[in-house]
Amino acid sequence: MMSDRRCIEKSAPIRNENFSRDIENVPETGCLSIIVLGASGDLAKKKTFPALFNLYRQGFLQPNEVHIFGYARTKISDEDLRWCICGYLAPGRGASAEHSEGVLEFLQLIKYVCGSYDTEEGFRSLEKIISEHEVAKNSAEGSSRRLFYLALPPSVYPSVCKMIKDCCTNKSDLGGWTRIVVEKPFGKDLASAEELSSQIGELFDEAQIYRIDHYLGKELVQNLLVLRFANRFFLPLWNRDNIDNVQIVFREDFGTEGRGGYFDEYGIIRDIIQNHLLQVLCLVAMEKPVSLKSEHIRDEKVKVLQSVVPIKDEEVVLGQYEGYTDDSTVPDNSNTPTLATMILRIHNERWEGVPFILKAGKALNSRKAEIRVQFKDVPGDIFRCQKQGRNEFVIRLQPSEAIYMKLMVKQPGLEMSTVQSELDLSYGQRYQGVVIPEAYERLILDTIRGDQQHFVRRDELKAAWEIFTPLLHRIDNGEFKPIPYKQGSGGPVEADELSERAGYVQTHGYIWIPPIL
Ligand SMILES: NC(=O)C1=CN([C@@H]2O[C@H](COP(=O)(O)OP(=O)(O)OC[C@H]3O[C@@H](n4cnc5c(N)ncnc54)[C@H](OP(=O)(O)O)[C@@H]3O)[C@@H](O)[C@H]2O)C=CC1
Ligand SMILES: O=C1O[C@H](COP(=O)(O)O)[C@@H](O)[C@H](O)[C@H]1O
Repeated sequence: MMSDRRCIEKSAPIRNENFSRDIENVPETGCLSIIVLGASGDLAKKKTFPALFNLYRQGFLQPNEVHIFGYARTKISDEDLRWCICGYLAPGRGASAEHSEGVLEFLQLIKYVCGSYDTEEGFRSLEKIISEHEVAKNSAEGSSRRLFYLALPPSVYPSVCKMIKDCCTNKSDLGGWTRIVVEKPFGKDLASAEELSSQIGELFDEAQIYRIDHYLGKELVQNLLVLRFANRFFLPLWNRDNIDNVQIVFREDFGTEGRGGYFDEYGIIRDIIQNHLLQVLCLVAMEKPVSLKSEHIRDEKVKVLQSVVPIKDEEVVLGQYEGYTDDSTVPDNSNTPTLATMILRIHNERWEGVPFILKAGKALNSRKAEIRVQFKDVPGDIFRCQKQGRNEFVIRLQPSEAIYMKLMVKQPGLEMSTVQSELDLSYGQRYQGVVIPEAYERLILDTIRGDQQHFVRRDELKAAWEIFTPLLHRIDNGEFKPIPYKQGSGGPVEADELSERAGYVQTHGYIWIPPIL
């Protein structure tokens, strides 16, 4: 009988050096300052600081190298900030007896600087305190690393970047660097995104700018290239000859919850589809890159985006959940969609005629994000089993990460009848005890390592906005009205009808239930 030890050795992952990064001469050690701008805000406390804590806990941030600075206008002390963050430092994730000790040590690494986003005074104070930290760590001038994380509304990016450039940029001649992480939404349409890109581009090189899209840090999104290009059996099937349609779905079972003011300015297309779902689409549809170098991957993503044809009005359904405008920060007559289903079509040799159905909605009856690749019917079906459902390859991004394949099998027993079943790779079952890192954790580590593979390049962003801008302008001008739907429902039936018109065939009488341990 095979021992457990042998099983583990047999399935030990093979690390491909090329896979992890393609940067040269970047020091992995040395003084590191991480500056979270907008430290008083929602994202900073819920995502950025917890991700930093998890990196610290796992040894990716060394206490003898790193210092963390919070910066914002709110007048609070170091202790206030630490107190505010403390409750979000996830005790559940692989926590141990040392957890609370680790929390205290981590919090001691954080200092707060109060200042505005458009005057030099605050940034000069920030520079002073960062330099003091670097001197205390005996960091040679030109070798220190400074990471500025802009957890701020995009409206202040240009002034903040200017202040960083003028007051806080370090010398980099001994391998040091200054990097800027910017959050979405990066612009509101093509023109505003390009303006923002130009403003920041005048101050920093593209290699210093990390446009974060946290979906690119999700485990199963990162798995897409491996699945597609490291498995022989997908290679010949992944095209218009075999695939009927692809759905990329985001559903949330809660509404805008305290973020109504922000959301109403953007809507579901700018909040979810233009970035998260489109990035996923790129990874599903792109050609094999020359190598795993960031630029090679991003070159292929840009090609897909540039091959998307203009979206047709009749291939879009918008919805707004009832009660959305009850939020005092949302205007009563808001036209902002909280749900959208639309068909994207890619005009190239691989995908001509295959609809990519993008669906995103808030306040629905479930929370999930998944990619559903539906195959065409088997030609000359001798079992007459077509109506039981088509082959589908499903990648569930969340919750309960899983990859499963819906396929026909013989119903066990004496009769020769068919039934739909699945090949199921549920992560909770297959990788028991493995903690899947949070997307932000992984992406922040990439920024420290200088790996831009999972960040959005400027031309990629431009191509993404080119796809949606005409539609967004029509919605903004009130030319497109969202259909009301009930909170907790499946969304407007018109959205399902659109998917069906596009060719999606719903499987009846079968539902995949994630296995429980
Ligand atoms: N929250 C989330 O879950 C997510 C957020 N994002 C993006 O991350 C960024 C930050 O988000 P979030 O933390 O929610 O935003 P907040 O609204 O919480 O803003 C962050 C901080 O920025 C400062 N601020 C807020 N509004 C303004 C303004 N008009 N002018 C200048 N400063 C302002 C405030 O700090 P102070 O007043 O103390 O200076 C605030 O604490 C945004 O770009 C957002 O779109 C992306 C994905 C998810
Ligand atoms: O960027 C955003 O993402 C969240 C959903 O993120 P997830 O990782 O929980 O799927 C969404 O709620 C928010 O509106 C949006 O800004």
